Amino acid sequence: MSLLHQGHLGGNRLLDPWNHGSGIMRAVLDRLNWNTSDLDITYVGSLIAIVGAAPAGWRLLRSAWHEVYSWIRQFFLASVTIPGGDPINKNLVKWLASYRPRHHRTFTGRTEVTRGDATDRAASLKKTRRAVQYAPHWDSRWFFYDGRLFLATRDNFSSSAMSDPAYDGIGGEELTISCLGRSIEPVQKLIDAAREYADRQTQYFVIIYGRDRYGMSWQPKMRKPIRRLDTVHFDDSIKQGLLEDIRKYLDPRTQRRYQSRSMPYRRGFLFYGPPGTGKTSLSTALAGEFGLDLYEVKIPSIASDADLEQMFQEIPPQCIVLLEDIDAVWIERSTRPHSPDRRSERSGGSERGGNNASNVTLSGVLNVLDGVGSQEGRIVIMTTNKPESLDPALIRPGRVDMKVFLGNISRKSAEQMFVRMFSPDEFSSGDSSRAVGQRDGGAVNMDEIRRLARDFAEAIPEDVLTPSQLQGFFQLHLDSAHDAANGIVSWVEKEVARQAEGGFEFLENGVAKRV
Ligand SMILES: Nc1ncnc2c1ncn2[C@@H]1O[C@H](COP(=O)(O)OP(=O)(O)OP(=O)(O)O)[C@@H](O)[C@H]1O
Repeated sequence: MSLLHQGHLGGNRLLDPWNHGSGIMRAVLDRLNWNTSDLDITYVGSLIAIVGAAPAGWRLLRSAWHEVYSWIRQFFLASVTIPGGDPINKNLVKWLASYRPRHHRTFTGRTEVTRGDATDRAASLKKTRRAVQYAPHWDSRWFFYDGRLFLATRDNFSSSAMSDPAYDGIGGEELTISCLGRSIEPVQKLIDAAREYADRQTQYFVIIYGRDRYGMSWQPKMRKPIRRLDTVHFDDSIKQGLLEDIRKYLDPRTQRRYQSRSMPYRRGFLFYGPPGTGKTSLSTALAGEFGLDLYEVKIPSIASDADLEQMFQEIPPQCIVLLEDIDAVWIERSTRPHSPDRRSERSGGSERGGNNASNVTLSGVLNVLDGVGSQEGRIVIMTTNKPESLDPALIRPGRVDMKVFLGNISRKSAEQMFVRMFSPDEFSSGDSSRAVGQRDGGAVNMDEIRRLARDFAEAIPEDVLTPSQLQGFFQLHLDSAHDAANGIVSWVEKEVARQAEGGFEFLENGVAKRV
């Protein structure tokens, strides 16, 4: 009978509710040692119904929470929203990442654009391959700061951030910081803390701002380690005078004096001299020395006076503005747009050649230097290789308060440069009285370095070679101070002869040719 019964069951497996897709459940329950024959089918049905309804319930709960949250936000939270592209956005995201770091399980991954990761072996093997950068990903975060509860939420990723070539993967989404209470003061304090944190992070760097690729806005273009002023070699007394002048200008008492006497509070400098003598390097070193950001304006690449004016209006007051190649401005005093044939007639412009031609006029530059758009408190540095072609109006006192000539290298500067090149790296460990040269048998005493530097300087003709030429020579001999001192005489002979011949040297089938 029992066999019959079993056979009966076997023949009606389709009628058995356990067979309707429930084999797996049965197996699971069997494993859990549940007696499946004790289970009530209605109980299982309710269980399935509950599980099926769970997502809908979850959605309901979520929308209820959103409703409640928007009420809380409206009545109990004070908040500040920061757009994705704003620099404070990045400051806050970095600060949040460093403030009580937590274990994250979700990250965004993107190809590193800022610096290579030395730990990525594959990337270091193939030099052009960039490492992947992983940043914690979050949409909302509760945290305590200064005894208060805050909520940070991120939303609406700004597509412009992604298309920005300088975007480093941090920030970019609209960020809202909220705090319990009716005042935004705690949020403002938190934002200040994030900015201070960002300032501390960048204190060893000069931030160089440039126009974005569409010329629409200023963007941090580069973060350069601060270059010490003693690494830019030129006349020491001029250097000291320049430093003193800027120090005095930035003193708050000077600002008050200027204002009380109704004088425009700004300072202008002209750095002039042959290419490769340190005009740009000096400007960045000064920005580092005085903790100022540097805004780079390349005159030849600006389309019109209106663009120049717009750029100046967006530059903050306390900074250095570097107007490079100022000789490229159109000397004719006109603000009208130029037609192509008129441009070719421009005085001085033809002499400068078409490549360096700019649509920016002299009056356009004068307007931004001291017109309505000029900001109080700026330092404007103009650089040129051709001071003789500058209009006197551009460099009159008030627009240019100090002219600094950066010329070819003197013997004294060459000696200083030699000592700097072979002195021990101050960040490397070891005996600082000994300079390391890999091919000098390990280390060279500083007294020896100074002696070699004096011999080296003897071989340098006074004011003939540029500092950048000499830097090129050092790059070939960084491994050995002795090699550098021994090789300088023949190198100088070749350089001077090459300079006398002029033109441009190139290699064809391994043979040097000149055009
Ligand atoms: N006076 C100097 N002291 C130390 N290094 C210098 C000096 N002048 C130039 N150099 C080196 O030469 C290179 C070019 O310098 P830089 O761009 O500052 O020259 P520049 O005068 O601005 O040239 P250009 O007129 O072509 O723009 C840099 O790497 C810099 O380190």
